[in-house]
Amino acid sequence: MLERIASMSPRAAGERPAQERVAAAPRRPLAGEDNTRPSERVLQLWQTASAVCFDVDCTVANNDQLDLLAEWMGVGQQVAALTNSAMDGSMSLEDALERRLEIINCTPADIQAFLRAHPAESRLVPGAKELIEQLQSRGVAVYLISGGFRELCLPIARALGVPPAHLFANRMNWQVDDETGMPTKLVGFDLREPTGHQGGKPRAIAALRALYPYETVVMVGDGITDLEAVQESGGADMFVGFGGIVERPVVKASADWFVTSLDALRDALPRYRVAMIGSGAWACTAVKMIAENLRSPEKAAKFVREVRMYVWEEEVDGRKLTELINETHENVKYLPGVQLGENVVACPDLIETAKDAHVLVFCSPHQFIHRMVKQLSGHVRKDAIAVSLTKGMRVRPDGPQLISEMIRKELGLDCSVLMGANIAADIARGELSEDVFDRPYFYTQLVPDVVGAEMCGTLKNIVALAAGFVEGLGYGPNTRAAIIRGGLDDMRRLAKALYPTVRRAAWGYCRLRVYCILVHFMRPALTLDATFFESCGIADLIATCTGGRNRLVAKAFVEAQQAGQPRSFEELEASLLHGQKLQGVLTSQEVQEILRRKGWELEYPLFTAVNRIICGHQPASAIVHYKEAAAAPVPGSESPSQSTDDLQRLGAIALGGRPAART
Ligand SMILES: NC(=O)C1=CN([C@@H]2O[C@H](COP(=O)(O)OP(=O)(O)OC[C@H]3O[C@@H](n4cnc5c(N)ncnc54)[C@H](O)[C@@H]3O)[C@@H](O)[C@H]2O)C=CC1
Ligand SMILES: O=C(CO)COP(=O)(O)O
Repeated sequence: MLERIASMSPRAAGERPAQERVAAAPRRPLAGEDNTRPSERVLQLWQTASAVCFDVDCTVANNDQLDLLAEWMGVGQQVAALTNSAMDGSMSLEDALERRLEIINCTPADIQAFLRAHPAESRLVPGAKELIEQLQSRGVAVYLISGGFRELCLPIARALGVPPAHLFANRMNWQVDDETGMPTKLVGFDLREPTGHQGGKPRAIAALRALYPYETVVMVGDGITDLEAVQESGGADMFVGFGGIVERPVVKASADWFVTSLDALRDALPRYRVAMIGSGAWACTAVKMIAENLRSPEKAAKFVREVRMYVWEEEVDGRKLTELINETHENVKYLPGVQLGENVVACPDLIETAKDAHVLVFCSPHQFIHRMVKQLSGHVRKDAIAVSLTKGMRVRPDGPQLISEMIRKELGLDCSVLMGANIAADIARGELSEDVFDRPYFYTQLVPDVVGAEMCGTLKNIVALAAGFVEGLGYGPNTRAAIIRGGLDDMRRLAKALYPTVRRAAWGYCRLRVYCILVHFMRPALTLDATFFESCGIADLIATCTGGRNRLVAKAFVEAQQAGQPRSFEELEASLLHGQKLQGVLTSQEVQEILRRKGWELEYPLFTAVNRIICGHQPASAIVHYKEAAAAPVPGSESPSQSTDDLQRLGAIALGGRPAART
């Protein structure tokens, strides 16, 4: 990019059609008006800037580097006078640069020695590095635009974490020794760079805007050439004058906002709010991790400390659950004995919880999500992002809908999912797990296959029921392993059959972070099978089949039958899970409906056999011969298919005895 701009003559650069401004500029301050406090409009532009351009000398570097070089060369006083003339506008930039270089008259070796003697880190303005880091971490593009020299600015850019391609500055011209081919003598500077001329900074910004669709560009600087950035068409939308090193009256009077500390700019950056939609065992575990993160000093500048959590209100020991959580910082019903953190605020109002949040984390049992999402429609920030931790799907007449798809469609939000081997209670106690939110006991890894990961999280709940049946029947590890393998095979094939886009995604599996499983729809760069070998695949399957609630309840279901005292899933859910929700039975019902409609029941024998058992058409012992069980005719039906009545009955069980109406 820099090369493209550098190769344009100043005139040509100026002639490029400037991108039409999208952001309306703030009203320029009137004479005598206090511009040291940002107006609402100024603050809004600052908080939504897509690119911020900083001057270098006396803005992010605590001196004028050419002056410092001149001092090093013993000609400081003469050069400083010329610098001030250029900054105040009493001498043209080109002339001032030309004359200063003539006086300095250094060699490449002088520059090397100067840079060694004045390391860039020691020349940064306090707060510059932190401000730039914060901007970059929010996705704001940061540029340095200097009327000084690239040779001197590059080390500053490096120290600030600004890539060389984001630095606009002048280049020195060197006379080259004919014998050695090495530069020897300074002979002026390259006039093709826009920054070497009056009006160069707005021209550089206009060139950037022609390349990138930046909506709002802010210029920050101490000098008159920085102020010019908002005075020419195609330049910046707003100018922040910086007087922390040198205060120039003209600049101070005309700036949209005048600051004497870069920390003031950092403090005014937006801080993101996180909200948790859900308050069960996993939701509370996740909110505990999020709250720990938001209390840490590194996150303080970027996030609001408080995390609101939507709680489905109910009474516990005669008290409202939200009141209990806000008093004790513990969810005594769903995650007893675990402190969530004083910055978690339980809220019984769904819309109130979500309305200001920039990050919405969905973690309710899947049967409640659609109603909640419908209720939230039109009440969430348009620029919010969503992360779904919910495992499950919804079945509509036209096919399945994953929770992430539902959130994307109904709320118009970008939605990632977080799936993995996460038994809530283990993680809440701080045990190691291959998953989320950056805690020392919780590792996450990015996988660019949202659908594959979400299908894993959904379908493994059915396999966990099979594992529970086998355990209840008293079979050992060999049989359990065989069932898990058969289940994995059904999971993998069904995910591919339902989502061909996932199947097409191939080649070049990329690990974006060493620890992550936070899955994002970035680009189809992952084979589906690779997803099944991640934590969201095989690891979650093993964790659920050995330590999960589905397995626990299914085991108890078989044991009760064998003891001659059969109990329904509904009874067992209530007595064993104390309000927590079993997801596998409803998921089996939903998946079976899809298989039945598509005529695929025999192709997914483990899923079908599990469904036959929970509907009472096959004994639990049939699970070890699941292929035969899937093929056996269903009593009262001509085909081996499940009847709709069965499915509705199961839905009623999974929804806690109410009719299986799906919202
Ligand atoms: N518990 C675990 O170890 C893990 C759970 N998950 C998934 O996370 C999701 C949420 O599970 P948990 O947090 O464990 O919940 P949970 O099963 O522990 O708790 C049930 C939750 O549903 C709420 N609720 C009850 N009736 C409701 C209604 N009518 N409307 C709205 N909410 C209602 C309860 O207040 C409670 O917060 C599920 O999809 C689950 O599969 C994922 C990983 C681990
Ligand atoms: O999803 C889970 C583990 O990752 C929890 O599974 P259960 O709902 O079977 O407990």
